[in-house]
Amino acid sequence: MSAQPMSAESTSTVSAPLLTVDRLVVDYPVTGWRRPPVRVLKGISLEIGAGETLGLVGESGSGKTTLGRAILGLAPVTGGEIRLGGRVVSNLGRRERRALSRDVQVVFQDPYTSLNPAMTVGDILTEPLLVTGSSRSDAQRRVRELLDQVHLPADAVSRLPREFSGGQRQRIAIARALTRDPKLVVCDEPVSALDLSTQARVLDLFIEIQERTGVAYLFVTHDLSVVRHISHRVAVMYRGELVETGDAAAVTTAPDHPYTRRLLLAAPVPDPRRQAERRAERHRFAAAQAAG
Ligand SMILES: Nc1ncnc2c1ncn2[C@@H]1O[C@H](COP(=O)(O)OP(=O)(O)OP(=O)(O)O)[C@@H](O)[C@H]1O
Repeated sequence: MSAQPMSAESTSTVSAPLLTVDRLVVDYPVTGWRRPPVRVLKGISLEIGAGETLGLVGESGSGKTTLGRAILGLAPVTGGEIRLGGRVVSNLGRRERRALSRDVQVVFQDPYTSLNPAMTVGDILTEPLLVTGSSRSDAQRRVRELLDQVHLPADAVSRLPREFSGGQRQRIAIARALTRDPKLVVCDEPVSALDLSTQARVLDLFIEIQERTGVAYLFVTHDLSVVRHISHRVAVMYRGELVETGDAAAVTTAPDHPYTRRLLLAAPVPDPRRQAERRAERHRFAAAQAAG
């Protein structure tokens, strides 16, 4: 796996942010008579620069997917706002949200369910272009370009998703997200359904595409080694709040917040010697926590 260039951190923070999430609150209604809504995001603020990858980690249920959905306009925003290139994009109407989809796209976790099994890869990739007014020949040209970018053969256009492996399907999903040159792609656990060597190749593809196109990623994952590899900066969520944000290398090796340290100590390590060290670190950490 190639390492993410550190220079992007400085460029992204100097330029105006592409995405600003400002004190974002999301409440979900709870079924049942007179039950109050549940607050899932409790005032989240973060920024993503053009061409930057912000890794978003946190335990299950901490609100990572909800934050991604809110940015895509798919979760109800109760308070605060989301701005893209300075324009408020939270709580848009349906038509404006469709326009937003040009700039913000998504790649989901499961490449087996996120592609329409009845459509050929060619149709999956041309559809977003045709519905937004491209001519068929322009759309076909763009699809050839996209397949080349994600390293799939040109004859993939006439095949169905089931004829591809998990990694190849995720390449198709990435190509679909890129059809209209988005500024930001929300990547929701996009490699966690893949085996380790396929994960590495797909992560490298994300990086390669970013270097070529300047797209920014919000990269949601529970895997700290993935986040360390792909991100310029990392934000850590805990129970609906951001508890730590910083440079990827710093947060994933010397975190400030006790929750991030716990997350780091809970991450699996393949080396048995390192496992023993990690166990000892966990005991020391627990003892220090107990001592206050
Ligand atoms: N549509 C919904 N209606 C009600 N509650 C929801 C809805 N979607 C998510 N939640 C709740 O919001 C909280 C955060 O969920 P979310 O999926 O954002 O967490 P997550 O950090 O992405 O978890 P995971 O890593 O398991 O995917 C959870 O308690 C979940 O049950």
